[in-house]
Amino acid sequence: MSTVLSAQHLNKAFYDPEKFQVLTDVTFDVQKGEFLSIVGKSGCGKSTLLYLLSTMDTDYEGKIEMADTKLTGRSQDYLAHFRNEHLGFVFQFHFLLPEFSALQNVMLPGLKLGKYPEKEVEERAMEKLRLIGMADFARKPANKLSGGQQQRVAIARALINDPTIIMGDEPTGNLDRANTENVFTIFHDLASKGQTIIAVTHDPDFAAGTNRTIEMSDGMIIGNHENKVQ
Ligand SMILES: Nc1ncnc2c1ncn2[C@@H]1O[C@H](COP(=O)(O)OP(=O)(O)OP(=O)(O)O)[C@@H](O)[C@H]1O
Repeated sequence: MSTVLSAQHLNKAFYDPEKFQVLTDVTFDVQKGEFLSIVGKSGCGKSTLLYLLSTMDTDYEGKIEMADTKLTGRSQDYLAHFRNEHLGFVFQFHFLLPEFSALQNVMLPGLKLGKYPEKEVEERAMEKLRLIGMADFARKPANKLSGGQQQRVAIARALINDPTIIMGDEPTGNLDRANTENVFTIFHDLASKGQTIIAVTHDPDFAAGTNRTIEMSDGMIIGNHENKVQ
């Protein structure tokens, strides 16, 4: 096993205007190929933590390392490039460009990274759509797809640059049970092939199916346990 993410003593406060401590001494590692869930009551700091790990918020104390790279204290340009290369995001709402086809949406972060020529990005995008069972819908505009199909396209988009880690904030929060199970199965299969996934979720069934669950309360980790049933 190799560690792909290390969060060390993360502390984060908001000033609103009084100081409000939202994360306190959060420390944990994530191994390659782990499917990790983060759970806890509303307002306990899950999204704030994920936002720090996503490198979008640099205003915190502590240290974050991912993919053998120290990320704390880096410039915004450095972090933007790191995100494109190493991280894929799946949110509760998919944020696809509605008029663009599924294929075009999946291609966008690949074109932005600029590592491969357009033709190759297209081939890679088709491969990702095939992987999540959406190849037949590649040419359809995103706004003509169902909610569940759109979320699968969002997962293919997150995969386009072969990210070190996929981060999901309530990735099934807007889906019915059948589509939730479908997205869960895609994540589970990806993790079994070595993809690392971190997902914040309110869904206890979803969390119970992941490899490991971190439980938070009042900005602190109060539980960190392996899940037996896979
Ligand atoms: N920009 C901000 N300014 C001030 N307080 C904030 C800000 N963002 C979040 N908070 C506060 O920080 C706390 C943690 O919020 P966060 O969104 O991380 O919780 P969460 O566990 O993800 O909640 P939920 O499950 O409802 O999404 C909350 O009390 C919230 O009100």
